[in-house]
Amino acid sequence: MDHLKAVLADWVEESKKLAHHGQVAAYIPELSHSPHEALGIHITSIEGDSVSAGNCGTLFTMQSISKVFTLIMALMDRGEDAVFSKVGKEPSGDNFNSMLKLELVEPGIPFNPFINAGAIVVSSLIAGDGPNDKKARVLDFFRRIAGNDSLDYNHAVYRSESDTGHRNRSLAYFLKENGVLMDDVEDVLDVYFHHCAVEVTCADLARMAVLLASGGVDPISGESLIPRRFVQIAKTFMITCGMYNASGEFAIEVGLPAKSGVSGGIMTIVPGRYGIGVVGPALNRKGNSVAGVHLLERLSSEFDWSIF
Ligand SMILES: NC(=O)CC[C@H](N)C(=O)O
Repeated sequence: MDHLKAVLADWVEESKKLAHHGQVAAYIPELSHSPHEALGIHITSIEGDSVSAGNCGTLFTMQSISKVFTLIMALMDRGEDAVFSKVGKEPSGDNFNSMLKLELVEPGIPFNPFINAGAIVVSSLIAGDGPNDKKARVLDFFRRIAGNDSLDYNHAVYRSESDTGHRNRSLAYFLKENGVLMDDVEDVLDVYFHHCAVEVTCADLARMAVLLASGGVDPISGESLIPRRFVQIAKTFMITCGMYNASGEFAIEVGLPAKSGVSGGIMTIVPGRYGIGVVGPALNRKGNSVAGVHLLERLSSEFDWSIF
């Protein structure tokens, strides 16, 4: 990783300058306190080496990045047929919180598991005896794949989103009305808002990502934590829908499976080589970290990481 160590700190400083072009998400009030100028990155190789630079100690909530792993949990709990009878496999081309196509396009199931409507349905498919059991299972799974027993929910961010998440609430009621969501709406949202509020550092994201880069086998313990097929499904959605409706552009400019979140996190992988966690809370208009995307574009083009 010496080639990365040689440049990473300088490149982070250069990309950081772009943060002022973006804005921190404020629709979840608690996120508006995020450090606007911060940019951090942590890269973990499949051999277990690490390099990091910038504000990599910044704590942030996973937000939409968590949707990768709740999808994997639902697939492991229920199987492919059950999951994909309730959520589609196609990019929507709309904003992550859009409800437009739920009514416009038959059969009224969300286009994919990464837009909010799809992720809310996925939350309802996680096995468990009520929301408390499901939340405990989510935390347990996330701790296992991050190799970090102290991962936890950020209760202030959870509460802030739960108090103000009227749009997600309306999406959920719409899905209930359509017969896509069977459980109690508030119970499902309790699980959804909580998994969005799991707090991590870039190092945690990189560790979770390296598991995907290695096809589901923990490269450190050698233990298979996720079936290869489900890793393949998750990576495919990361390419087609992971950066919201900027996924096509990201695929051209960076060419790696990735998932972003409104807290400014990006989790990406170089298949078979690296897991990468980035945080840069200032977002562009499509909801992705301005400085983070810039840094990944540079890394990918300089080191020829694109899978295409
Ligand atoms: N894009 C995101 O990260 C969205 C997740 C956020 N919790 C929401 O539902 O709005």
